[in-house]
Amino acid sequence: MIQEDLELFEQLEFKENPLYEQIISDLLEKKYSIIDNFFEEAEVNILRESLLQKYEEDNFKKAAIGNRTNEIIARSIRGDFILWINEAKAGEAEKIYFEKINSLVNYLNRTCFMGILTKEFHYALYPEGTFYKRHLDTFQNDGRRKLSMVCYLNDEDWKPENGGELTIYTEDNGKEEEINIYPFPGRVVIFESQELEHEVKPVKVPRLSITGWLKTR
Ligand SMILES: O=C(O)CCC(=O)C(=O)O
Ligand SMILES: [Fe+2]
Repeated sequence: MIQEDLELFEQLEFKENPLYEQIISDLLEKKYSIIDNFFEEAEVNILRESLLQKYEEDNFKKAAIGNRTNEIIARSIRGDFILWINEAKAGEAEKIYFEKINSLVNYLNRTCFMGILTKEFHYALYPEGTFYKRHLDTFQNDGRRKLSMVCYLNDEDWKPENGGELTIYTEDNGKEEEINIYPFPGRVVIFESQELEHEVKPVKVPRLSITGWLKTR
């Protein structure tokens, strides 16, 4: 199909998506959205296996916090291990992930003129006893980060006692409020990267996720 036909086809094709509409209205209203079962159990299982296999193959690195910080300081801020995911080299598991993400990104760009041009994602594993202190995702010095997205890959019996809540700090009439979000499997949290400070509370058992950013140019 030539480009013009393709565009016309896409316009005709457009269908309102209630889930994506909910995400958009959440973001407008409170700057974050929590979506349970964004990924189905079977999808989460495939992604978890892929993460664990790569972790066991020793492909993960200690996450850093910018360039010149030393190891000890970094460890007192965040203790997770990460592996960046290259979409162009995505395996079967990661293809499942990107298919859903791209569908959402296309919808956001089409309906909200968000202008998301690039994305970056990494697997993350927080070993027992680790955390990520309160921060803004732009402290990575990346002003192009527009939306942060976290997808949890823990297994079905993740319990609140395991800790590892994502705490988002919001403001309600000038008063700070804490939103505590448990990393249940298949759950996705999306929030405004430039606006909301957040932290990961200490975990008592390894905590698995994919974290990423949707970026403007
Ligand atoms: O894993 C989470 O819930 C959040 C992770 C996070 O804040 C980050 O990687 O910047
Ligand atoms: Fe963060």
